[in-house]
Amino acid sequence: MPLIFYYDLMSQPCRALYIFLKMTGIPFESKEIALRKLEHTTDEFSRINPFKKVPVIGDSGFLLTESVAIFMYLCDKYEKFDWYPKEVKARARVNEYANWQHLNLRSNGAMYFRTKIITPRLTNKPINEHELEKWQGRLEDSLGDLENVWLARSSYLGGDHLTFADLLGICELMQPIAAGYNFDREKFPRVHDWMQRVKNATQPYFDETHAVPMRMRTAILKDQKSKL
Ligand SMILES: N[C@@H](CCC(=O)N[C@@H](CS)C(=O)NCC(=O)O)C(=O)O
Repeated sequence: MPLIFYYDLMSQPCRALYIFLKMTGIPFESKEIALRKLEHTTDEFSRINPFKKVPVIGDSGFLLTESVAIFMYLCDKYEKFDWYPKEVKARARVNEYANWQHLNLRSNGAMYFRTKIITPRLTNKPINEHELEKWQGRLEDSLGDLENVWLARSSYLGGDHLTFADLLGICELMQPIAAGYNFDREKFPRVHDWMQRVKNATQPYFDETHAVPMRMRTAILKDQKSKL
């Protein structure tokens, strides 16, 4: 029975897992759960994830939520130790980044996206520019940490080679970029170079996975230009 993967490609951790599944060739059955259509709020999906969130995997009836736990499970089960090293200290570096990012790059990038895209649509009110500025500042604090801590220490987020920490990181960073955030390569040169390395190493899946978010970015930038 193939692995079942419940996802929406507008979700950052879902994109990270999707790229990983494609890169590793682990066979899976796709179950798209459209967040915009509130498919995650149905009774049927609540039985799959009581928290009503994606991603989720189902492995012969074993349901697992939480992207980091899913990565760990799949890497162990399918012995993908290049993505999640077996050696304890190397593994601890990947765990360290995965734990750090929730309340830093993820929450700040996601709040930038929410303030700019989701809240105005839900409330039919204009973007709260003061809030947006606040989340942009916090996002840039997290980018500063990537630049001056994580990527100053090693060339990838979880060590000296690509691991699932990099997939989590780059997919989170693409969320504010999808919302029109202009990443400044002069200010964050290590982050820029790391992004290029991760993108190049994960093609064609990186671009395939980010097609919808990048179309969103193009539409937002066009709209911003027309209002100038
Ligand atoms: N900590 C969870 C977060 C999952 C999560 O927040 N998923 C979002 C999409 S990125 C979701 O399903 N949101 C729907 C909702 O909260 O209504 C993980 O890493 O898997």
